[in-house]
Amino acid sequence: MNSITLKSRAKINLSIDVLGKRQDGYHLVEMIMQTIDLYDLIEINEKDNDQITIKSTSDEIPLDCNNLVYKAANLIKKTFNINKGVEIHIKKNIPVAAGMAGGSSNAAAVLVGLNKLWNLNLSNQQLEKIGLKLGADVPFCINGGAVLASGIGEELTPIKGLTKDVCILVCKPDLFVSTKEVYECIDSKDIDKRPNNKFLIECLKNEDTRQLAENMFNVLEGVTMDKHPVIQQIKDIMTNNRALGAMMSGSGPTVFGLYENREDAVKCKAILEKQFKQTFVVACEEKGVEVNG
Ligand SMILES: C[C@](O)(CO)[C@H](O)COP(=O)(O)OP(=O)(O)OC[C@H]1O[C@@H](n2ccc(N)nc2=O)[C@H](O)[C@@H]1O
Ligand SMILES: Nc1ncnc2c1ncn2[C@@H]1O[C@H](COP(=O)(O)OP(=O)(O)OP(=O)(O)O)[C@@H](O)[C@H]1O
Repeated sequence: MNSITLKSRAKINLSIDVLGKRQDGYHLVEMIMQTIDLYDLIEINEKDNDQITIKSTSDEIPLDCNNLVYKAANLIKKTFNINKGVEIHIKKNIPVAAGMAGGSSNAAAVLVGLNKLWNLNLSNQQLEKIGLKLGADVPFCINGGAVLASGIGEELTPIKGLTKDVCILVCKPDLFVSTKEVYECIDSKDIDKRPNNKFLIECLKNEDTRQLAENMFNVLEGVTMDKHPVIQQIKDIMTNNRALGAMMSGSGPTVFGLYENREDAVKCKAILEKQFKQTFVVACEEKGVEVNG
């Protein structure tokens, strides 16, 4: 039987700016995204019937047609008239509803996986176009790496990312945040501070992690933090424990800190872990989705 296993990697946002709103409610953004080495494993097994079925190690995600991997497989089947079925197994490591594009990267992995499994010969550009129908973060997740994303997140310009030696401490508090609600709230908020993406891209180019960390900014952070002060507490713990800077990723609630020194990151992880189970020390990565093995 035909099968394929892929790594489906998470992302962090090193900046998010919101510039406007489209008629359909989606917001125009300008943000720096970076793939990190925290991944789910997506195993796709072809079946002899026409069904899509999902299994997962996580009890936090739907296993029916609401799962983004179901939507991704169904979209490929419908678009290319394929009468085959698949069973998809999701080994979850990425915190769910975290602001780290866990679901989006799983969907991206299914698009890449089925493209190979069913010999569709679609280019990455074609996969990104299909991916956009599933969510704004999906096109980025296909290639990953480091990009400046504009439009609603689908216009991707590759940039130099973080260096491999930067340690990224990721901490997800145990609370639920709705991306839709966060974007809705930003409409009624005066944005009085914005990231300087040009400057941040220069910092990345010059490998000046200190300047980058001190100038990272996410306009969505204030919205989520107003409702969940624990985000500020985690940021404080990181910066009081030698992080060069700390910020919320995406619409939250995950907070990450950048460290020059791995020992410092590991020490801070030990402090945070007492309160927040989902805490990881990771590095950046160049590939979003990758065939495993
Ligand atoms: C916050 C980020 O994670 C930053 O990378 C993304 O912008 C969110 O991307 P995503 O979760 O893939 O977003 P989608 O699943 O497409 O949309 C979820 C909801 O977020 C809102 N949304 C999302 C992206 C965007 N540019 N503007 C929006 O207003 C929409 O109301 C939408 O109903
Ligand atoms: N394969 C999947 N993995 C994770 N969540 C999924 C998946 N399919 C559907 N979902 C649902 O999508 C919602 C958002 O989860 P996800 O982990 O993608 O959020 P996120 O990290 O905030 O994404 P983003 O950063 O793109 O906004 C959850 O409520 C979850 O139940």
